Amino acid sequence: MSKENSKPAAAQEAFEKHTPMMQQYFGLKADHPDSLLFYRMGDFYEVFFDDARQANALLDITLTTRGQSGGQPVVMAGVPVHALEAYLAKLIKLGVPVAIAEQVGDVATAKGPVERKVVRVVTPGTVTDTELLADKQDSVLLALSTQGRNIGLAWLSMTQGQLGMGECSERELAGWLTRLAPAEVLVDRDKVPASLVAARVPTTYRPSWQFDAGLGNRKLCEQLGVASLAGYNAQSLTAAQAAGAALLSYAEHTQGRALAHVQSLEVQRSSDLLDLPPATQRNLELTQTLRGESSPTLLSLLDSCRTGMGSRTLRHWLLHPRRERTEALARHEAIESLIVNGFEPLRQCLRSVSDVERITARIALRQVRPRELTGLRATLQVLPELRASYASNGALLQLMSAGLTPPAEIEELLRQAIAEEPAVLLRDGGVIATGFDAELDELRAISQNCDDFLIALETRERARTNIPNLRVQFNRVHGFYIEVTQSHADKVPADYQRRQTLKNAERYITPELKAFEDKALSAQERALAREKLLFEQVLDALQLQLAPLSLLGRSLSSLDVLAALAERATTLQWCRPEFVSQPCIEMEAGRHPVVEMRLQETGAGEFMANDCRLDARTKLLMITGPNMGGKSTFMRQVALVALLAAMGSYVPASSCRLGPMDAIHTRIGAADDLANAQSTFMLEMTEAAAILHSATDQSLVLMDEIGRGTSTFDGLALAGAIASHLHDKNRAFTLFATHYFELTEFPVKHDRALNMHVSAAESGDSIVFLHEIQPGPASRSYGVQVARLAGMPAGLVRQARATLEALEARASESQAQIDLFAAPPAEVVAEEAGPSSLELALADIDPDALSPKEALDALYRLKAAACA
Ligand SMILES: Nc1ncnc2c1ncn2[C@@H]1O[C@H](COP(=O)(O)OP(=O)(O)OP(=O)(O)O)[C@@H](O)[C@H]1O
Repeated sequence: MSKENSKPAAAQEAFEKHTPMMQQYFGLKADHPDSLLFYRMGDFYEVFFDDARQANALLDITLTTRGQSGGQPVVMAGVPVHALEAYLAKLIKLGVPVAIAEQVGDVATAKGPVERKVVRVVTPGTVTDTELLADKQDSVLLALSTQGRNIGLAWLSMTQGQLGMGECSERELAGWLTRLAPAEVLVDRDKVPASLVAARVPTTYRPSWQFDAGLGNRKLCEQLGVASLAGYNAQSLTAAQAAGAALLSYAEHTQGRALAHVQSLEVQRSSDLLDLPPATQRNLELTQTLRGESSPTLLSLLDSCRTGMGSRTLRHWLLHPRRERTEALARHEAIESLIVNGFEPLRQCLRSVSDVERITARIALRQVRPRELTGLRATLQVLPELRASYASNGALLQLMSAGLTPPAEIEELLRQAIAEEPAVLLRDGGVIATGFDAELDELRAISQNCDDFLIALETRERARTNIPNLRVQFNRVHGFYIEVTQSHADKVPADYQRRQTLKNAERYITPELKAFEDKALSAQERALAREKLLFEQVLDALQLQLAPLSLLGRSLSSLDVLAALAERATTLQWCRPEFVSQPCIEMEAGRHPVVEMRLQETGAGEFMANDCRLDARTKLLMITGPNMGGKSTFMRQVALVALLAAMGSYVPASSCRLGPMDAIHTRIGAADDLANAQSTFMLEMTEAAAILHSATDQSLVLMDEIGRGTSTFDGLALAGAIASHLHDKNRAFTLFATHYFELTEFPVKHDRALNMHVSAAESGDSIVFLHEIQPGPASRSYGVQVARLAGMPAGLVRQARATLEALEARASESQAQIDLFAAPPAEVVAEEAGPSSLELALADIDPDALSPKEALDALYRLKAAACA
């Protein structure tokens, strides 16, 4: 049933009252109700009615009304075609999707409005235009499907042609959202997970029926060209398949075509990755500072990549480190051999490499621009030199060999077909190389010979008419003409026909010039049409090479990252970490790379390197010391070193040994999350609770000043209980920084805990921070001295010091002997009473030494003891 037929009669009648063009507009708009519809009219894209009002508000473009349609004035606004990209960029940033309707029919032959079609829909997650994409960041489209407690995820990086799938619980979703950082999320309006609302990502609602597992399975198999998803280990992920259905339908819908370049799928399981919850990513300032800036961060420090695709891959490696360490080990190996064999020639070659990943996607979507193809050609031409630059590097050769030798036909085709320096846009002509197509060359020769003909004609006519300043010229509106000034008007021959009168001159045409004009103009038009056709043929040929091109993009970006990491390791003097199987986090002379760099840049002094030694016998460091002493910096640097090693990089230390690790949890600082209506303390406790629920004996936990968001006693009591839980139950590797001196008693009762402190030296009334981590508890906290350093008024400092002394005196008088770390009373009683008779009897039994009869007797005895 057509759309018009499905309308109620009244609406149908109202519809028919519109002009034919408006009818066409409404037909297109009905298919894209949620997008701004840009409707092509000559040199403008026009938006109408409510879309126009919205565009007026968002883009600050002028509203006009023109004529009437359906009894209503037509409200409209327009943007010039050449400025489309700038407006799109603005709208995409605001999260507003745009449907672009082009004229696809022939203007000359159309009866009524020329046929128009929505050729693509540009949305934040599906944009592929190079100008609209951040160079160093992927634009990821994510679909979510909730099935019971399970959330299925399917995502697509349109420009990388890479599909991903995974499943998680509602609790884990926030972590996935931070890691994937989607530009747009598709979700069923009736099943919106709570953490999605909190994440505030542009969300697009899709109908429920699109989230269908069976449909998803079929579509995914079709897309990947396989009979089943078993090869990807994705056959049981039905929730993710349901998300996949919505994802692929939407992606195809926006591009207006199938996605030929999407040929690979990666299944991610939370359990495969080193868990980096959102708080960890934020607190460690991996890709954003706490203020939301992109520098200085760990990523900005690491990123010396030569290409945009290298930078994107680096970000991916940083945020997706694997627990299983084979891949990271291979990267360490490759970096080492790059350092030994030299990486500069390789990095030099990488300078001439274009964004092959994005160009490949744009070839597949047939949106590629001529100059992107010359970029690809230049890249292909530099490959032999690039391969030679690491020919002696065995480790790298093994890692890279296949991807960097794409079929020679691609380069050959681009060399033959595309001009040396083609025009920016195909419609301007001059894109196809001379010599590629005989017909095109002939058509071009006709229009290029124009100049000779015109000069000859001008000379001839001047001689014939005796008009010395007669000129033969061309303009777009009037075509070719002969211009004669008024002063010579009397000499104009009879065969000149007047074309146009100007103030001081007349313009004429002759039959000879008219015949030439027809030939030249039609040759130019035909040449342009021929170029378009040939360009399409080049694209057809390139469609067959999408797989090797994608592989080339991936290999080049990995190579770029490895070379960048080798450069960083050398420049910043990092070392290769060692992975071991026994539990430990050990580093000598570890540094916080970003703080170290800041100190260097500002000339604020040397960074003090510090060791860290955690193993099965020492799992918790209770770190005390003055404010500003360097506690947070130390804890963060341990986490950063562990993360860098896990992603495959060298690390800022002089040596480093790491056992297996499954997560890095952090509870650092506290910023009010007013937007989510959580107080500082509530947020602190929520984050701590999440850590206590999930940390294992292979996790690294950083706890910075937990408990400070509430009253001293509450805070101290909670901090003690949390430390005990981490030590006794989670048994996680824990760095616990605190200002509660009472907690320096903790190691006395906890055998896997040690006191450490950051050193400071007092000089008179002042304090000097040494930033050195030393064994043992701090002697005091120096809060008042730090306040003095911060420029507090002297009188205030004196008053605080006096109050402090009085408080300390009172505290030591009435020091109550409270055990901060005692287990809850019921257990205490049980523990104090010693083992029960039942436990003693059980302890006496050695099951391996008992006959079946003796075992039965023992069971009766135990039962009797239990009932006694
Ligand atoms: N190892 C170090 N070497 C040199 N400077 C350091 C070192 N560690 C920290 N600093 C400097 O000291 C500043 C404060 O460090 P940090 O925030 O780690 O202190 P803190 O002990 O956690 O303080 P607070 O208890 O107030 O949170 C850092 O910004 C840095 O400039």
